[in-house]
Amino acid sequence: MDNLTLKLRGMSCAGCANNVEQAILSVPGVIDCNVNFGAEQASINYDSKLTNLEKIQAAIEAAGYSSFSLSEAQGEDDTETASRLAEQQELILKLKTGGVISIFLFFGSLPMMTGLNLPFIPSFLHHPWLQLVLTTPVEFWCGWSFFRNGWKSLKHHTATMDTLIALGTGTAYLYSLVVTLFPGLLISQGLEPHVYYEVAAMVVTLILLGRFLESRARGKTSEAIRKLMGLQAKTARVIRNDVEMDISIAEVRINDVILVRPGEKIPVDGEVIEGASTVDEAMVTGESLPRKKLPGDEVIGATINKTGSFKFRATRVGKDTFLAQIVKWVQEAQGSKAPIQRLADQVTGWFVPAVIAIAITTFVIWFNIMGNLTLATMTTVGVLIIACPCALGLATPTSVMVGTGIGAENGILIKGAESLELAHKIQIIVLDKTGTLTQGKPTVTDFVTVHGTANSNELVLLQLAATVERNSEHPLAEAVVQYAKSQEVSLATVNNFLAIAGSGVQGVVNDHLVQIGTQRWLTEIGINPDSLQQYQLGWESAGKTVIFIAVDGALQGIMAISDALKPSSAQAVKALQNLGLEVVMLTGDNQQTADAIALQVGINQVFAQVRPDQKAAIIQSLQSNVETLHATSLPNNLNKTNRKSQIVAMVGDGINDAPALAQADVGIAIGTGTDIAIAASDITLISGDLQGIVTAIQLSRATINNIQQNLFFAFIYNIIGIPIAAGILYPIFGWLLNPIIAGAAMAFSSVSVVTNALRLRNFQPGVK
Ligand SMILES: Nc1ncnc2c1ncn2[C@@H]1O[C@H](COP(=O)(O)OP(=O)(O)OP(=O)(O)O)[C@@H](O)[C@H]1O
Ligand SMILES: [Cu+]
Ligand SMILES: [Mg+2]
Repeated sequence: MDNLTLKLRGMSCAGCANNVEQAILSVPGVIDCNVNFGAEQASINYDSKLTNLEKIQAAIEAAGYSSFSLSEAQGEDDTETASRLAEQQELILKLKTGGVISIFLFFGSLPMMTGLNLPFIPSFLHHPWLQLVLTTPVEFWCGWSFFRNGWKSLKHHTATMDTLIALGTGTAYLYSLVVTLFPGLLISQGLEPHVYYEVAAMVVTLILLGRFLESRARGKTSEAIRKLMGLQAKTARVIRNDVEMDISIAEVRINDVILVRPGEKIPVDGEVIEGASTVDEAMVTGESLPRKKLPGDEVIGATINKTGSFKFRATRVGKDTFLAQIVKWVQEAQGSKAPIQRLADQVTGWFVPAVIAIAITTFVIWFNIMGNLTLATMTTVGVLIIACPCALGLATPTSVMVGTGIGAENGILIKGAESLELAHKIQIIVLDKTGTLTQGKPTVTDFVTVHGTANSNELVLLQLAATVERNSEHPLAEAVVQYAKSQEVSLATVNNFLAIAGSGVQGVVNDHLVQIGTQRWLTEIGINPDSLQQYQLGWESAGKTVIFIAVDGALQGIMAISDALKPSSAQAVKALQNLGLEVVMLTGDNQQTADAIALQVGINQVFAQVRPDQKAAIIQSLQSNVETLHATSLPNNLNKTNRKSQIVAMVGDGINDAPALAQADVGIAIGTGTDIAIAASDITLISGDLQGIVTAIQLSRATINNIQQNLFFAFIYNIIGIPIAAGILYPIFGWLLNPIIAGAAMAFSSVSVVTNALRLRNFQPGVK
């Protein structure tokens, strides 16, 4: 199955989005598709054996819309903005024309509308033939897109809001035309031959105005992407065949050698090969202190080189760079559909046909009861126009776009609207210890052997241990290797290396079998680990991880490794608890060590000695709240009874956390952790600062609030407007909704929704 994201053009409302979705789904081989009106994007799952990009694009084209692939859209950013600008320019011209003409028509019809005698208005202005001449260009030039799109969807047996506007204004125009040509028809019925050209012209103009304001405001919702892309360097100085040249970064190839001078932005991702410098990586790590870079170190595109100059070899370019990846994620997230939107989608699906039905009923009732063709026509036009569901289609996607964008600006990558929506419902948050609560840069603090300390035995054992650990990617292994280096111990070679996840590692060095790992594991394989207990217990209660080293089946030494807490951990745990969440720690480490760390950060529910394959199971049991399988924790651990399914978030960084991240309702990965954890997660905290979780939850709350306000704004216009337009108040108060007011309400409902969504940009992390 392949996945594809397309940018779309030509949609004017959520009804169009439905049409595009249907068109794509009708292509054989398309498995699943999701069209987002707010982001103007379609994400498609398809079987590449049965179909391809061209076929899908052709189907979209046939439905009357255009599309291009996302990478193309990114590359051709300039031409895209140019075409958008031209579109806007045309809209402005139409708006001005419609506006000026509408003013004349408005004054012309004022005496009739108000029933007053207004002598300052020249009488020729309400001459029907002049009004006809003025209205025709507005209706058919300014409003052409409504007819064109309405017709297109009619051909596909669907209806969109363009259909409603075309029908509404078309009816007003046609009615007036008939009256102009054959006034006798009405007079013979005892009715006055009034024309309603101003309704047609003003509604078209108002809706164009609404669209213009809406598109301008919508441009601001994707500001985050533009900011991110703006971080990128424009050019790179590459050295090809000993010649230095400045080229655009789009032309940089993998393995190009690139020179970076002090103060410059690093253009792409790569590895330093010559020179030394410090680099400000705040964008990636959130750490404001510049990092030292030496040959062999990795550098990341868009970070800023500070002091020295260096050469590096490009390893990732174009759409593979770290920054491009982030941009892609944010774009995809902005285009994804929040579950709350399904409601709006379902409503819009049957809305337009329902409105047409209501309009027809209105006409029939008025015509039959009152026998008044004029009244019947104008109420029908009012219903058609007020009922446009366009604001409904904008309510969710605009907030989601702003929300995910704000997240990205704060170093929180939210991969989909669904996680953004779920985050505010989190009840239990599970934190991994190593690398999540702690910095994940452990160091060896103590080391004893069964022969005591400070003797040659110690260095021999250290050599054996470090030799084995060099083959492990575990952070603890790294600590052992570093310690050996600091003691100037040289490493030997290892055979039959084996890592047992969650337990330890083993290998053969100089014909000795070396096994390093947890106390439990050594016990399991028949080695007594207890001879150094007097050291072990003290270290563990200080929160240090103790690892056991056995050679040829007998314990030879133990080592204490300490991993400092992140400075923000305790504060973040407290903030999460203040938000009403249950905070739980989950670790593969020993119980005593885990308890000591938990105490330091203020967590009182701990699952320790959890093997990697059990982490997901624990998340699952927390979700369904079955009494937890492993009673390895403190007394008050999760024994509240009768809790229903809980929304559980998991925060982790390691490969061993990936299944748990995937199992959790919301998986949150630490950006400085492993790629596998990031891939398995729904939210990534780029800098690894746990305060980001608090921000993410607050952002989720703010976004959901905003969406609810939007849905209210969108619904209220339609719910109140339709019955009034249908004339429900006429028998009581004599009130009718003038179709022009309906047009204005319609236009401003979308504007108010988008404006409200933009208010989210004022979101401040940490402020409740
Ligand atoms: N390469 C290794 N060298 C020594 N001990 C190891 C190694 N790998 C795992 N262990 C032992 O197994 C234990 C569990 O490891 P695991 O990777 O599951 O969790 P962790 O990294 O300690 O903690 P967390 O689950 O919080 O990330 C470690 O605490 C350590 O004692
Ligand atoms: Cu509309
Ligand atoms: Mg870990």
